[in-house]
Amino acid sequence: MLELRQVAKQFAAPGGEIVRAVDDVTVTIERGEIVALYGPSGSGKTTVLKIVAALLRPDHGTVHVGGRDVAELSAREAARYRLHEVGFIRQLPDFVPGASAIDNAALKLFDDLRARDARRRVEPLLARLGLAGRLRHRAEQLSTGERQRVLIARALSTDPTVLLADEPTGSLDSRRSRDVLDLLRQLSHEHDVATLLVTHDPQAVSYADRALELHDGRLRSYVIDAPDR
Ligand SMILES: Nc1ncnc2c1ncn2[C@@H]1O[C@H](COP(=O)(O)OP(=O)(O)OP(=O)(O)O)[C@@H](O)[C@H]1O
Repeated sequence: MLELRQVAKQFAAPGGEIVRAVDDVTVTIERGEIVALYGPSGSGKTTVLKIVAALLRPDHGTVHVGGRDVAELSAREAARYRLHEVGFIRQLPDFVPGASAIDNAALKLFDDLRARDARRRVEPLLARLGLAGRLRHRAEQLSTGERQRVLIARALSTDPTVLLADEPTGSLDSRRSRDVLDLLRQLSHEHDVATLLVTHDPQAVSYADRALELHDGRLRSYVIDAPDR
């Protein structure tokens, strides 16, 4: 379970002005649940993800994952937490160029497992994502949608508690977006992971169990019934 309580983060803008990027955000996401976080550019969505990933420390509030407050972790503990308990699907530059699809998917496992075992672990996930025939392909030999699916496999490879997805369909056309969102939804439920899906895209919102709208760092509304896909 992921629980944010009264989380706040502000930044000093270059002109000296204070930006309240995240302001008093409280939300609970159960395991197996997908929550979409949507809102205009600059509303604080990415800042929330970075706080959950312990890449940023909030100025105020708590972020409980599996019973401990990740806002209190040391830098070393935060790195372990990100490796083992967080799956973070970011934009496509996260792909290691020149490395195969299977090695890109297994990247987080190479620290703890032998390469062969790491690859064996992610192979079924890649197959589940429709990539069984693409394991040895390098980035430049894969389509954009295929690369995005490899990043989903990497994010789930450690069986994380929390899955964070930052605009996972940002560079895909609408048919490929639907394919990726469908798989993300199925796998989030199968892996029993608490998923936070950040998006501008109304189609992506419709794949969530619940949607939250962020405006100027504040949660504005809860949309309980996501619109039809
Ligand atoms: N390191 C920083 N220093 C100063 N201001 C920042 C910093 N990071 C974010 N901000 C500001 O905080 C606000 C929220 O930024 P954030 O990236 O969380 O928005 P977002 O909703 O993810 O936007 P987008 O949809 O465009 O990615 C913005 O006004 C941004 O300019």
